[in-house]
Amino acid sequence: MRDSAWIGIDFGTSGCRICAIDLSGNIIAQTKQNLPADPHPYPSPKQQSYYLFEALTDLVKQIPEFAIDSISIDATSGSVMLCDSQGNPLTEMLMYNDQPASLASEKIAEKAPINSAAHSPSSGLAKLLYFQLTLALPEKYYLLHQADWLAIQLGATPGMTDYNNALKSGFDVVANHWPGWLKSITPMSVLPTVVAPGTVIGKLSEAVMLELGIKQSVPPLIKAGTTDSLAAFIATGANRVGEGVTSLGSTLVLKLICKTPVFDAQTGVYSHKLGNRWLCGGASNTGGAVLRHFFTDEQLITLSQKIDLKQSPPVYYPLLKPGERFPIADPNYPPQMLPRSAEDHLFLHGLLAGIASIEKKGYQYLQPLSATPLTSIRSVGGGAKNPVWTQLRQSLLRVPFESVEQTEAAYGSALLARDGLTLFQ
Ligand SMILES: Nc1ncnc2c1ncn2[C@@H]1O[C@H](COP(=O)(O)OP(=O)(O)O)[C@@H](O)[C@H]1O
Ligand SMILES: O=C(CO)[C@H](O)[C@H](O)COP(=O)(O)O
Repeated sequence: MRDSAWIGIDFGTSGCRICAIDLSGNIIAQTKQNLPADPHPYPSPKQQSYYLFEALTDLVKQIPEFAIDSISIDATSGSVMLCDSQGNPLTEMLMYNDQPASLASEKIAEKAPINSAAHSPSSGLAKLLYFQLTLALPEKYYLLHQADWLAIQLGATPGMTDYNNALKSGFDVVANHWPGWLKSITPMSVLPTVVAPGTVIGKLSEAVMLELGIKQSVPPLIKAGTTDSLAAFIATGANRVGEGVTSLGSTLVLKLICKTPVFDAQTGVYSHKLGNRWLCGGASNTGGAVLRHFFTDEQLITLSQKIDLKQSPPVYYPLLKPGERFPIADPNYPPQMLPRSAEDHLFLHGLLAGIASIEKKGYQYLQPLSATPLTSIRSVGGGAKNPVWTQLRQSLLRVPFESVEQTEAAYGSALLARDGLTLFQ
């Protein structure tokens, strides 16, 4: 009999990464498909499906001696689209940092409880209302989060999502239902059924198995996934109240394990649930995407080495366009990256210090709000590999930094495929 493998798929801003693990949690295969870099538009739903299949086919080829037990997908949070009753796309995917329409946010402001995670003009709910306000839609249509769309491509039952992806679409994760106030702004029939991450939501279809070259009699199960930053959180192994995880991916995302959920629309703070743990946090629009706009990954390494941490860096608020979500929630918040230093490494120093200051401010807001002192930080995402930045952040944040063995969201999703939320019970 073949050994079992569990597959985690991370569909992020910059690429689709996949990893397969064995029963002991060892990585037995991994692959990556880069997405076209900014300023290209983010791939359409159909193109995303193409990249997913390319990467998955490559991964499957690497593990012919294993039987795939289950697959779980994480994707960017707050990125949504609509599909028809057959699962065909009716819209493009609006991404997490799109702020489509003030009219939609005004409707939410009128009806939603003051601290709902759906208040942001970039929330999934704001995008749903925007589609409804601007498009002629058929009688039956459905809201999909990015992870839902990708799971359906593999054979998952349409009309299901996980409670992490549902949060920014208005799902009440504390009461565990779609709240009644939503009825006054959207037909409830367009909203998916919500399950816990790790719940079985389907199995790979025969056609998909054929296309991917998977040869086994029992089809792999598809398990509900989560958001990209939560998958990275799961990968780190953080599990105790007070432990924080900073995601330095395309965006800066903070999570702090706390005792009770907190929501604060003013500062863009919301809480996710994982089993019986609560994680308060927020997602900024700053992050690695700003660095990548100015520098290649190779330049980031060489320029970082030239930074003198004893020097005072220029003071910046790095954003690619106006609009911030956390720790200031302001759709018009301006970027501040001027004057640009004459030398690139000085400019980079200012950008790295600017992002680190936003991280510091973020944790400063999260701790009193959740009544939880931050005891340690684990860092994940592309920026976590930069030792100069780590040193800069350590001297600013002044809490112990825990080293992390696994920093990839795809690994967290593979754990979700294997264990569900048992780690958090
Ligand atoms: N040496 C580095 N220093 C700082 N940031 C880096 C470095 N290398 C890559 N990055 C940043 O990491 C980001 C990609 O991280 P990743 O976790 O793959 O993002 P995502 O999952 O959001 O696509 C890029 O935006 C890039 O700017
Ligand atoms: O910037 C983002 C890219 O996906 C998301 O908003 C980020 O993942 C944070 O969202 P969540 O806390 O719901 O995971």
